[in-house]
Amino acid sequence: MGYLSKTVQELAFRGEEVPENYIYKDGYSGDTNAPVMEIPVIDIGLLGTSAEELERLKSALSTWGCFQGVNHGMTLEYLNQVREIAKQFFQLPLEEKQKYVREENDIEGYGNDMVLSEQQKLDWTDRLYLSIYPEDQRRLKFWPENPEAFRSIMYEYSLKMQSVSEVVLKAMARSLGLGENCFLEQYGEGSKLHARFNFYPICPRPDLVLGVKPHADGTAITLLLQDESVEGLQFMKANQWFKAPIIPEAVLINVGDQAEISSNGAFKSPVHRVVTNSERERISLAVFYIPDLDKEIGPFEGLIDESRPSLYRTVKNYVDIYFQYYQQGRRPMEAAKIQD
Ligand SMILES: O=C(O)CCC(=O)C(=O)O
Ligand SMILES: [Fe+2]
Repeated sequence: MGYLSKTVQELAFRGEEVPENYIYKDGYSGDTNAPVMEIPVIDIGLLGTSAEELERLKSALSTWGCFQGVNHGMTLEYLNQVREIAKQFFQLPLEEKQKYVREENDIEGYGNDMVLSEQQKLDWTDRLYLSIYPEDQRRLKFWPENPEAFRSIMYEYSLKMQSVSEVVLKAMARSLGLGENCFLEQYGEGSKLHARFNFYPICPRPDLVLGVKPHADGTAITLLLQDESVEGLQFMKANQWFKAPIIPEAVLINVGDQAEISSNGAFKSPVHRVVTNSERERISLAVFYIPDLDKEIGPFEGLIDESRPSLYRTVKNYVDIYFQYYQQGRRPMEAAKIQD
């Protein structure tokens, strides 16, 4: 059998006390009453033609580091099907889900939070992690065959996510006054999409336990399908936490560390976290756009001059750097930032 310590779903189901390694002893200054963020809603279909929409995109990504994308070519009905297969998968009996279990030292598959160090606090979440694009990167042994529609819906979703990513990365480039392909070219044809289904069971101690600890994504960008009715995601701005509102037909898109680096800090990779809930479970689906590991990622030349020097070193295989720093409880971005 693969590597699996007890899933959070089992812990929650048995109603046992929350194990020590999930608990933030001094509380986490958890604030489920955080104010709601005024996160911009961007019409993705307009980004190619409307200078105004492009300006709003730039403003969103340089302040919050994220936006709610609508008019992305997927209907609400379709997005709800994606939510439904995720829900159905996590509802399966444990023995069935274990067919797709993550193995030690592998990131793909089904399992709970990966333990990287002894002092680490664990996230109150179970996950299914899959490489979804390009096609030849898929390891189908981790792809559920139950529910029956899972694979076909995720094949389609991965193509949609790839095309939305390209549209958004092109618009991001144009909003900075650069050629539209500069992000895509820097990230390379070997760029990949990984999907992470996050399942957050009901938690008896939302005051002491987090669904996902504060982090910024190591991606170029992340495309998140939120639960259609249960909140939980929060973003930090000016040292304060804000709740992300739910728009069921939107995909929430945020900047990751690598796009912050390429943009020489024009776009912000926001710190975010997920709080737990004592009444309702929550499911989300994050799709990570990951640049080719062999490509050098650094600030675009067009964004560097005497008045605005390069703020970041060039990095390569950032995912590795990310885990090394994360393990030490450090913000991975420190590796790239040039201190003055
Ligand atoms: O569940 C969410 O809303 C966000 C999850 C997240 O931040 C991640 O998977 O990186
Ligand atoms: Fe994240």
